Amino acid sequence: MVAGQQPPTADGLRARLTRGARAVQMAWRSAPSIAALWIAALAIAALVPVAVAWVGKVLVDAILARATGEALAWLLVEMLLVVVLGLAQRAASTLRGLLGVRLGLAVHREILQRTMDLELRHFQDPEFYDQLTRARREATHRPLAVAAELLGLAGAVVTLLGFVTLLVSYSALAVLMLLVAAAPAAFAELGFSRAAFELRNRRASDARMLGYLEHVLASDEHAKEVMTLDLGPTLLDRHRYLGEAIWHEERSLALDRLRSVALLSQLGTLSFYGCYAAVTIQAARGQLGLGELTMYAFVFRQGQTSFQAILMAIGALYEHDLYLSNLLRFLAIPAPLRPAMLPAAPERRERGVRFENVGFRYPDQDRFALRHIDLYFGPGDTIALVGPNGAGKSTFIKLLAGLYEPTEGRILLDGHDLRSIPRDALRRRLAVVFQDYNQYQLSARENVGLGDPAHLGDAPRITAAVAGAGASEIVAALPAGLDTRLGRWFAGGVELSGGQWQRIALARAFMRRDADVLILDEPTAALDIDAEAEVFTRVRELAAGRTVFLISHRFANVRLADRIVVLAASGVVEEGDHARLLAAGGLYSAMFRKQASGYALD
Ligand SMILES: Nc1ncnc2c1ncn2[C@@H]1O[C@H](COP(=O)(O)OP(=O)(O)OP(=O)(O)O)[C@@H](O)[C@H]1O
Repeated sequence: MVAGQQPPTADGLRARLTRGARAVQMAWRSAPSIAALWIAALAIAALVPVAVAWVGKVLVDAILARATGEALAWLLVEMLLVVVLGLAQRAASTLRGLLGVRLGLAVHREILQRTMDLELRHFQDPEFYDQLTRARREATHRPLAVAAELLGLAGAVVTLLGFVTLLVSYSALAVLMLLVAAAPAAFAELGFSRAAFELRNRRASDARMLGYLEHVLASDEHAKEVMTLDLGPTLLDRHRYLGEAIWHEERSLALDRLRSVALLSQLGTLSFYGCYAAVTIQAARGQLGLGELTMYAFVFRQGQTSFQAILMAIGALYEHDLYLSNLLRFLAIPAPLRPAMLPAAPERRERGVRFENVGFRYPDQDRFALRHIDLYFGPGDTIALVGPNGAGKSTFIKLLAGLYEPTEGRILLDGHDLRSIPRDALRRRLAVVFQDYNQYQLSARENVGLGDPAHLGDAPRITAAVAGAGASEIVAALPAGLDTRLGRWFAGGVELSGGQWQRIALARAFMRRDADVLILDEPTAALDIDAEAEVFTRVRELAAGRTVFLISHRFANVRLADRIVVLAASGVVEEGDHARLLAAGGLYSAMFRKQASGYALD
């Protein structure tokens, strides 16, 4: 489990208020002037109804005193108040919408910023991935919803307090009764909000599976296999089964909630109308003036509305707050501690790459994917890593690229522990093409230029990288050359073949001219034989003076390497150049001869 993750807990009121304050603060920071106007509009909308109630009373009093001019003046005041109320409510809703857009963008940026600090292992931890997905899904509306509900709640409480102040002069007992009658519905609302949150948390991985099934069924990357294997009905059945299970649970909770809260909130209504009845009786007996009766009648009716608003706001706030706690917990995951940030003294006076008794176990795995690796590679060496599937070749590359840290031992680059090299400095020294390289749905220029974002606008460098990877012809054939969008996700995009994409990925690696270590994980798997030979000649030219690590299952390439490291069962079983390994008659020679005889038979 990733540090900082805990299951949802029943937080105290204080923690909740702190989170509420954090949400308001986030909203404020994302757009201070909009937030200030919004709060002002909400305050006006909260106070005006109390003023209207009081104006209603003085208006009736003026009518009873037959003071026509005064009565009309109060009527005008009331009309103005109502106009102000309408404007304030409309402005609040518009401002809320605008603030939502700003806040959503700000929170997404914060999440993505946090994501950049994380390590590859975080993305391969299913719980973490769930949390990230949820945080992203909730970023747009939860903080705003919490801020809005909190301020809405504060507004409704202010209105209700205003009404209570007007009522207390009538009867403190009536006020107490009203509050007591409101309590059961409020507590029920809280309980159901929590149950709803727990249900969704419990169902989070089912919901993720639904999303995954939708992705498999409706994405271009899966379409071919889904069609040829006719997976549609099977996967759709699974989608239906999971969807129905979620629906049944959601529905029964919503119905329970409706039944209980709707019933209990009638207690509040009853008590309101009880008080209203008492006021009516007193007015009928002449113990209350008509002005007071008008005011109380208004207060009772409006008070009921405010009370319902508070009840709903409490429920909504509680629920939004629980989701917000997910988001804040994600944002609070501590950045991994790296010795890299510590000052690093040179540990060996040597150039090149050294593996010192390196062992690595993937998180939550018992088995070592690599162990007891002791190797030194000098600058300018071309090293081929070979071995059967699962031998640990890609793991070796991921460790070298600093994507994982060794569980045992250490890796040194020019005598410095990789962990002591700041990440950005390390990245600048490495150029990597992964087996599963990315195909960016962006222009060809960006697809190449992203290899070194600092030189994204450097046209000559991009053209040179394209030429270096032998991709000039591919680019020339595109309708708008380098400015053609690649991929089919967006209108006007041009799809490339696997081999063409691979050349673009290679060009991306060639953008890093300053990198002194070039890592190629099966870079030519999608290329035809001629193209592959050509790419290798280029790599050797371009790699002059750099250390090149190459993973390949094709021995025609492997044999050209200065050094060949044979991995099997998590360790190095042989190493040397082609001639030596062939003569040794071990695993390498067996693999080479098998492949060579395959070609011979052709
Ligand atoms: N993310 C991961 N989490 C857990 N185990 C992993 C992970 N990636 C790889 N492994 C395991 O580590 C071992 C080495 O895998 P690796 O991908 O390094 O092999 P490889 O030699 O590159 O294989 P191939 O030739 O098939 O690409 C395998 O047993 C694999 O199951």
